[in-house]
Amino acid sequence: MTFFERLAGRIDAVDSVVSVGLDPDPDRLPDHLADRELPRWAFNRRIIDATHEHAAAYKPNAAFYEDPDGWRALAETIAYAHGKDVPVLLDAKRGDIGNTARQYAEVLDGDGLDADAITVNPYMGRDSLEPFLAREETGVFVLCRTSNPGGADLQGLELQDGEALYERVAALADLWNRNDNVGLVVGATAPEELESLREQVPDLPFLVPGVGAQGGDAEAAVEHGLADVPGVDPQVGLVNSSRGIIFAGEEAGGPGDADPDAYYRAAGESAKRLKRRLNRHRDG
Ligand SMILES: O=c1ccn([C@@H]2O[C@H](COP(=O)(O)O)[C@@H](O)[C@H]2O)c(=O)[nH]1
Repeated sequence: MTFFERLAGRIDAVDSVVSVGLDPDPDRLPDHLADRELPRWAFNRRIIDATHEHAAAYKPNAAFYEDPDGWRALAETIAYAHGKDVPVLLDAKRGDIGNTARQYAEVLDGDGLDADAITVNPYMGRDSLEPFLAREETGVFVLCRTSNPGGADLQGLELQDGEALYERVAALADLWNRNDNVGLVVGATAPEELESLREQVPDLPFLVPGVGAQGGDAEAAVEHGLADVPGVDPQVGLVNSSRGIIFAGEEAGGPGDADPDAYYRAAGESAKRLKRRLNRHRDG
C-alpha cells in the first residue's frame, strides 16, 4: 500500500487533514517534565494523547532531536504515534550525493525509527533523492515553495524559458512520481503559488506548513493543498501546524506547571479548532 493510500485511510477515519508538528523546543517545555529521563518524549506523549483524534499525521522536525537523547525521544514518539494509528512524516529535508542519500534513507527504518514519509531537498537533483523515491511505501515530500520569508529568493527565480524555479521543481517531482509516493511542500504563506501549483500538478498531494505561528492562509492551504490522487479517496494532503498546537497551553495559562492537564488539553482543543476550520473548506 502506498503512503498516500494509508494517509487517505487516516484522513477518512478522523475526518481531518491536520498534521500536528512535534517540535519540542527544550526552552519551551513545561518545568514539570524537567526531571524526566527524556523530557521531549514525555512531552510528545502527552501531546499525542491530547491530539491524536484530530491528527491525520504527526510531523516531527528532525532538528529538535539531533542529539543522542533526542534520537531516543524521536524513536519513542514515532512508535507511540503508530500505536494510535497515526502516520509519521519526518521533516528532515534530506538530499545529498547518492552514497550519502542511501545512508540518510536508512534512517526511515534503521535505529528503531520507522517513519512513513520524509521531506527532501531537491537542490542536488534526482540522484540525491533516488534512495527515497525508490521506497514504494514511503511518502516523499519535495521542498517546492517554502513558507519562510526568503522562500522566493531562489525558488522564485525565473529560468531562461520564463518558468519559475519552484515550477520546474514541481514538474520534475511529477516525473519522479513513478511509485505514486511523491508530494510537494508548499507554504501557506504563498497562497498564489499554492493555487497555480495545484493546477500544474493536480495529482500531487501537498504538505502545507505555515498556518498558525507563521500566519499563513489556512483556507488556501486546504483548498489547494489536497489532491485527487487516482484510485485514492478522499482527497489527500496535509496542513501542518506545530507551535500553534503544541504550545497552545502557554496561552491558556502559563507554562503548564500549575495545571498540566489544562495545558495539554489546550493542545487538543487547538488541533480540533484547526481541523474544524479546515473542514469547512474541504466540505464546502
Ligand atoms: O516551508 C516550510 C517547510 C517546513 N516547515 C516546517 O514546518 C514546521 C512549522 O512550524 P510552525 O510552528 O507551525 O511554524 C516547522 O517544523 C518548520 O521547520 C516550514 O515551516 N516551512
